[in-house]
Amino acid sequence: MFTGIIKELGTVQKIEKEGTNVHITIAAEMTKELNIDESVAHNGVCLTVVAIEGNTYTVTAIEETLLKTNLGAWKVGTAVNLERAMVYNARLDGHIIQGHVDKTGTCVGIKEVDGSWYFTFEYEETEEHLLVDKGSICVNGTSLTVVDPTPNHFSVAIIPYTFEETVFKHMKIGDAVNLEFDILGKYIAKYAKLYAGKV
Ligand SMILES: Cc1cc2nc3c(=O)[nH]c(=O)nc-3n(C[C@H](O)[C@H](O)[C@H](O)CO)c2cc1C
Ligand SMILES: Nc1c(NC[C@H](O)[C@H](O)[C@H](O)CO)[nH]c(=O)[nH]c1=O
Repeated sequence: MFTGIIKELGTVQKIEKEGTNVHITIAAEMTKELNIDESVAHNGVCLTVVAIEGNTYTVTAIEETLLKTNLGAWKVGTAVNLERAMVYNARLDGHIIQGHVDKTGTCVGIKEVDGSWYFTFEYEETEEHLLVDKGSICVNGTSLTVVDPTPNHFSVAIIPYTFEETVFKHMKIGDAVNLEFDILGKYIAKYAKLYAGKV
């Protein structure tokens, strides 16, 4: 479980293919606190730490993860949003995030307004019921507030702190982003589908 409050930007150091798996080595300050077996969200993708060496650690992505996320676009030098798993008695500054990315969206607009930024994303219309105005959305692992959702677009307002501390500062139009929709919305949607007209 995560909260979407990014603690550090890691840097991809090495990418090695082995069959359909990809081993990714990340350089990050937080390495010194990590343990093998720990879950770390990488742009919102939960991956298990399998090796640690100096200031780098390695994770392995399986095929399903590569197909559902933007990991396939990472190169040596790519910056990645990092968050360690949440501690249960800490403040929940963001929202509940599982680290299971639902699908990718595409950045289709970036607008600077009075020192903050509005980023607009295109996403699949089939997920429209999971986005509500002022609700929560996880974009590349970052907990954000939904602005102006339409059937296949939504925006987020990025304050200067979030811009500097996350991969939003590197984002370009056309980039794929990892989206995790709010788990609360998923349960309500399923309940509504199963019990519509029955209760
Ligand atoms: C606790 C946890 C650990 C995970 N570890 C891995 C992993 O080591 N490698 C992987 O490819 N996917 C892993 N996943 C699944 C991965 O996050 C998921 O495939 C993508 O987010 C796409 O939905 C993990 C998921 C969770 C919740
Ligand atoms: N909800 C919004 C935030 N939240 C804070 C960020 O998640 C946080 O700054 C980041 O994870 C780095 O630690 N920030 C925004 O700019 N806009 C939001 O709607």
